[in-house]
Amino acid sequence: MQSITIRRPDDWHLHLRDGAMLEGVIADTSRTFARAIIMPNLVPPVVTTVDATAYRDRILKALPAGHRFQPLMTLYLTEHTSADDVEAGAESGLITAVKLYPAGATTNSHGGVRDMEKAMPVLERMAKIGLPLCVHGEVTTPEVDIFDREAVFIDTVLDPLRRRLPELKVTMEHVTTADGIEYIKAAKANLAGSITTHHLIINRNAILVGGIKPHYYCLPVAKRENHRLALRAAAVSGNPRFFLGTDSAPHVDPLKECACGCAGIYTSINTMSCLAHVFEEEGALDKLEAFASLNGPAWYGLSPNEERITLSKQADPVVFPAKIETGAGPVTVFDPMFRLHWQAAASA
Ligand SMILES: NC(=O)N[C@@H](CC(=O)O)C(=O)O
Ligand SMILES: [Zn+2]
Ligand SMILES: [Zn+2]
Repeated sequence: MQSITIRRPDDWHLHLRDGAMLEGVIADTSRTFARAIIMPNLVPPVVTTVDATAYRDRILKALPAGHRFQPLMTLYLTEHTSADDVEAGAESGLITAVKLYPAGATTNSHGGVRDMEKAMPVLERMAKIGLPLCVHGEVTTPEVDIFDREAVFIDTVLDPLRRRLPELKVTMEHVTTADGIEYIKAAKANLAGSITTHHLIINRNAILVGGIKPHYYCLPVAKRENHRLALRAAAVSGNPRFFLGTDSAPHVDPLKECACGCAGIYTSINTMSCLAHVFEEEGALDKLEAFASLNGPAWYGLSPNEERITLSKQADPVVFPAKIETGAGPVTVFDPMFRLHWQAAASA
């Protein structure tokens, strides 16, 4: 039987939500991952260090007995965020990053930033203290085609910001385009990118061919095949600037399967099986540890995990549930549309 052992992975972009949904999904992450950067787009969002402390406590309370998992908290950047509060959160070790959502770009982002000028004092402070900015990199200008929103964001928002504040450390999250990959590779310093599991597997056909498939709809929306191939090449390259951020984003099925369905794909439960499949397909199983367990901590200035997990290839398919049941309702699990044979387990 083929198997590989790697350091326990981390998830550098995760939505855990709150309440019954949090309770229903957290074990799917904490079973496998040691740490995750927790997205702050709750309703209302996690804006202050007081909010983040309370949210971290709720996450730790929801953790199943015996699971070891460290939530790495973020603050949701608004035009009214206090630089002093951000700095205090960073100093105390509570805050790992601040998250920029352009207003209206994605789920629960209406309180995000409209005018970057208003965010400059906080961004300047972050540059000074070395706190990373995590970015949902899409413009929201109605004239810009939804498939071009990431590329236009790079040219009109991200690049001007990085020229103005070259010391600011920026994580371009859930990169979905060849343009994003090239931009990250070309940067001299202070720029890295996370890549989701699903964007390595689906292109936009998954959403639109043969009927509309809401469970493949997420933001940034999956692009053409050439972009998926560019993401794959980056993920398996070993380049330390690219690492895993699943962007696992649970929504209950009724909110996905309706006339205006929510964006988000739930992959926490089968991510490592999917990734092992992808890396094997690319002949790059030896690069999986860099992508899932080494590059992320290095970027965020943390040590890699000491524990190990083993991924073993089973003769029979490894079956995941089509849906998980949570107290908030059922959540459909990402279907990669191929059989999975890799199983993840903690190493003795
Ligand atoms: N990725 C998504 O499609 N949805 C995320 C928000 C986000 O990460 O943009 C969510 O919170 O549901
Ligand atoms: Zn996002
Ligand atoms: Zn997300």
